[in-house]
Amino acid sequence: MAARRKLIAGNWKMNCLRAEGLALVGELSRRLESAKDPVFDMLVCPPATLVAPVADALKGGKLAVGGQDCHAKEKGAHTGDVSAPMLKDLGCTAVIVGHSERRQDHGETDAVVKAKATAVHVAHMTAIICVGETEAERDAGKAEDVVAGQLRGSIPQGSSAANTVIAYEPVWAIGTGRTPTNDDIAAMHAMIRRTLDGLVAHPESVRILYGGSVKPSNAVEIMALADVDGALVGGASLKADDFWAIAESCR
Ligand SMILES: O=C(CO)COP(=O)(O)O
Repeated sequence: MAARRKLIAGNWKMNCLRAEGLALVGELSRRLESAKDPVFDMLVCPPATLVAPVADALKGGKLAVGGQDCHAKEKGAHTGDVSAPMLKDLGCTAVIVGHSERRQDHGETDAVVKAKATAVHVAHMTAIICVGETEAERDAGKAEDVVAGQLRGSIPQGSSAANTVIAYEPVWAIGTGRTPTNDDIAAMHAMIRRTLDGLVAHPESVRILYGGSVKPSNAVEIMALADVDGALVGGASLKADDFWAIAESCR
């Protein structure tokens, strides 16, 4: 099996003013720079307002910066939106697309997510494409079908490990303190990898992250599961100690 380096990504969502965000990345980057041969890559995705100061503070270092969303178009009359080239211009190397909060709050369909992922690829960044079922869909036994459908609808042509990461985030596990069983996470990640066959080049080398209530107390067991190649962390990514502890759970 291809060796996949773990990725620990923090999605700050709509949190942090400048001082708080800069203090957080200052602490994380200090730890990352002094870590001896870390076995993980680390990425923070601040709100759009903080991408520039955070990217400036981290320039030339190991801690990477990403966006939480972008518009599918390169530029134009789209008040309030931010384009992929704009994020690239600030120093981003990745952009989260299709997060369930975007799908829910902004009605983003698979087609919209695919267009955004394409824009991220065109701007020479990595698209972190999010998928995940709702609680009702899981209860109805449709979780795998829903996620497979989202993958088929959201992954653009030309995707590979070089420009694409998949994040499996069950909607009902986000911010709730609840997580699927380890068996359920492993089964879903295996299904995702099978489904990637035909959608991406070399599916065995694409990283598949788990997201949804990842914390220091559950990270060791989740990160050890087959086909789990890292985490997309919300709440716990806002505390340097917790986010670092999650990263250190990678083996
Ligand atoms: O949505 C998430 C990351 O994108 C997960 O959020 P929590 O870690 O707060 O559950």
